[in-house]
Amino acid sequence: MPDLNVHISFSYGKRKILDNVSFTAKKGKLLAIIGPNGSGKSTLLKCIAGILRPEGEIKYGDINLIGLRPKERAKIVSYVPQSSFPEFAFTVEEFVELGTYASGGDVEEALRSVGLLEKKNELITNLSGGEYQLALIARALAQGSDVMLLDEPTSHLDINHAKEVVDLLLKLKEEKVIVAVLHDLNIALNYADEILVLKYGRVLWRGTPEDISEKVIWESYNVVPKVIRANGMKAVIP
Ligand SMILES: Nc1ncnc2c1ncn2[C@@H]1O[C@H](COP(=O)(O)OP(=O)(O)OP(=O)(O)O)[C@@H](O)[C@H]1O
Repeated sequence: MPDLNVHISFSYGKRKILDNVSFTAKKGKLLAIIGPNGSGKSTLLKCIAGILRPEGEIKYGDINLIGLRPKERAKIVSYVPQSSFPEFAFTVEEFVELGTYASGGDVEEALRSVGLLEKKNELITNLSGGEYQLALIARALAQGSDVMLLDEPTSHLDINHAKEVVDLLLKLKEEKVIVAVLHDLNIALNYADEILVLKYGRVLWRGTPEDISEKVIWESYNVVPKVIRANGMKAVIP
């Protein structure tokens, strides 16, 4: 499976939001994008997903995703947006089916992967915030794409469901290129293989969770965190 190579800049009007952001994401390595509010994380994912059109190149192997027709792009990239309240009263199954329009993926399998198969006939408007988050992930899975982008996939989930999503990402990274924006530093530092820190739309730092220092966290978030290490895990406490 090819790597995803991103080299882009993006402006809203005259305001530069992403400034020469470059990185490579690979199958087998869960890439977490972290950084303070407003640093450009969601904008970056939207550019890769094709919702926004950046300058530069987004290459999946030899294919430049910028300029690809939406349906062609959807065969390669799926996108789990930040969760908001659903606007239409689809059933869970109908909602996940929307993901199959480009490539006709497996809806049942997607529902099973996120533990929502038993709720397939419920209206998505009746799901809890966390269940809706899982339905968004299932919709992207049903797309059957090689690259999956997720914007804060654990933000509405309790610790049990967050762990399920993390386990799912760890499984999926073996068969897809996974890029996830994560607000939860504890999840990023303990489960990601690679970290990209954004600040003011630039890459402040990139490397492995083992190599990230308190200084980088301070430079990024302007806070001196307490970092506890125990049982091979790290906890970042504000
Ligand atoms: N539609 C828009 N028009 C103009 N500016 C925008 C628009 N959407 C986002 N921005 C600006 O772009 C910047 C980056 O926003 P973005 O949502 O990418 O940040 P983020 O790192 O994902 O933030 P958060 O962690 O709060 O979700 C912010 O300053 C934001 O105000």
